[in-house]
Amino acid sequence: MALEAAFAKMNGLGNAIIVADMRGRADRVTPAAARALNADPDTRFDQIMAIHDPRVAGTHNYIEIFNSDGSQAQACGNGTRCVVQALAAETGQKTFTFQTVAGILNAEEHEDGMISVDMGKPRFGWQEIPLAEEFRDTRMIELQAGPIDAPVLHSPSVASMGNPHAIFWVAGDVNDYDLERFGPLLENHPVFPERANISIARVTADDALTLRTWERGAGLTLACGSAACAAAVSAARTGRTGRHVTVTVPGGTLDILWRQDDHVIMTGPAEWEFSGRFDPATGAWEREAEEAV
Ligand SMILES: N[C@@H](CCC[C@H](N)C(=O)O)C(=O)O
Repeated sequence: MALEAAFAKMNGLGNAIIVADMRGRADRVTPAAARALNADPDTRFDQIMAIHDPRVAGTHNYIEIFNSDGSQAQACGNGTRCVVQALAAETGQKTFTFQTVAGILNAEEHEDGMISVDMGKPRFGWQEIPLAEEFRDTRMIELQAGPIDAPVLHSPSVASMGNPHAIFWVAGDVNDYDLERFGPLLENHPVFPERANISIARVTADDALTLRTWERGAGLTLACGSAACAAAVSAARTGRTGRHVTVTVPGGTLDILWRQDDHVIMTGPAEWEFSGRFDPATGAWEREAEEAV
């Protein structure tokens, strides 16, 4: 067993994250290793953030993101905050530039420990999300779940934050909806050729939303940072809120600002749980002995 790579089990508002240190290595975390780590209750996760050596000048690292089903994701807001906290603790550095498959991300750890990530610009074109067919107006598309004549969820806003999101607006409590039942059906709906993250959102004030998310490739989560960003820009775009909102998710709250230059800035916490070493090929792992204090 080659337990060569270090990892930290962390979370961002309860979104379970494994930060895997793949720096100085040519191999990658395999989908089989991701699924094996997720199958163990101690290392169960929503996303793995694999930190690699930089591939382009001007960036600190290349980050590869895996969902718990072994599939790859283009963006993960909560996971990016965890990466920042881990690297800031190691290096003392406060600002970072990362490359992901979705592009370049800038992030910063503040004095109070909160972390801001520039999640980039949202995309609203149907081919960019992507959708399987043309929808000229993605502020509200024709899609529903539940009985055909009395849909439970319908007419979502759709957006890409690098990854695909659908936001279903509801007037009542977001907890009253059976997201465990409707989430997988909508995630895999033919209108989403690359599947989608599915959220239920309620506007509670001009600057506040509550949100629950069924994540593509990971299922029900306590928090999804990119979904909070997608919901915030969709709320502003449809006139439901202003451009600066607090998004309350089951794990806590995120501050989301859609700046005038079109960039979306997400701010929130990250938390370390424990560290260990693992085999990126198989997912075999062991916990690192913690020093007595
Ligand atoms: N938890 C993440 C988003 C995870 C990615 C998603 N499941 C996908 O496949 O797009 C976040 O905090 O943004």
